[in-house]
Amino acid sequence: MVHETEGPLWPIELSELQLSQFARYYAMLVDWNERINLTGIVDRDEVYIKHFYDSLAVSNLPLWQEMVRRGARAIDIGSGAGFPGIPLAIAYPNMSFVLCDALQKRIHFLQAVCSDLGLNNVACIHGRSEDMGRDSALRGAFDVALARAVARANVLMEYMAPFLKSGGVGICYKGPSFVHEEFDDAKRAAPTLHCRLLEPLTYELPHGLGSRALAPFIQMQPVPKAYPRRAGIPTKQPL
Ligand SMILES: C[S@@+](CC[C@H](N)C(=O)[O-])C[C@H]1O[C@@H](n2cnc3c(N)ncnc32)[C@H](O)[C@@H]1O
Repeated sequence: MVHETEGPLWPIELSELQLSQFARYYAMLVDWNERINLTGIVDRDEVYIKHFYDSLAVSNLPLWQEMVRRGARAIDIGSGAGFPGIPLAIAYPNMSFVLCDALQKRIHFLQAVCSDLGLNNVACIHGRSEDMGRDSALRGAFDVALARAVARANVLMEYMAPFLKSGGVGICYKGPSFVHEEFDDAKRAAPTLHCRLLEPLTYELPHGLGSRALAPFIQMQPVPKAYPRRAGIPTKQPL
């Protein structure tokens, strides 16, 4: 049976190969979820919309389309079960992705998914973003930094900004309360990290499954050496 979510609901056009990669990813997610905690959502249509569709929602941002044209290098911080990194790596095979997470078992899952789906444009790294953001091989090495459901925006920006090149783009995936509850905090953190916040984009998930927001920022120049602060400090003392 062809589910509606395989057809008209995708934010971008996908090939048969890409649709089969999403189907396999769903099967692995549900299977591994019985042994390790990956997601609270297992219903097929809900996973397709709340995880897959939502991960691909950046496709509507002109900034993202420019990154796709350039074959940009992206990092997904706190990727967990692979959102948004895996759906984007499936949809945009000309871009390359680093997925990072503080939990080793989630990195094992992500490596198994990449191997099974034949995603050779993805590397999965175990670690905390505050430590990785000080690694000279990763600092200032990315055109795009992404993060979904990891921390409040002012904390996230401290995680994300150190990975970006000057002119690079950070995109925080947020809930509908972002504009009222987090935007002012993000605005306060931005100058310290040399970021410029752009207008957030709010959007609706299909089938009335909720509203979401994307909060983009531009990295105007390299982040000062003092950031990111030691692991745990950004959450305890947010900028
Ligand atoms: C709520 S889950 C969200 C996962 C995924 N991004 C999503 O949208 O479903 C948050 C993930 O971020 C990871 N995480 C939290 N803080 C982190 C940090 N400082 N560095 C790396 N990973 C972190 C956690 O281990 C967890 O897997």
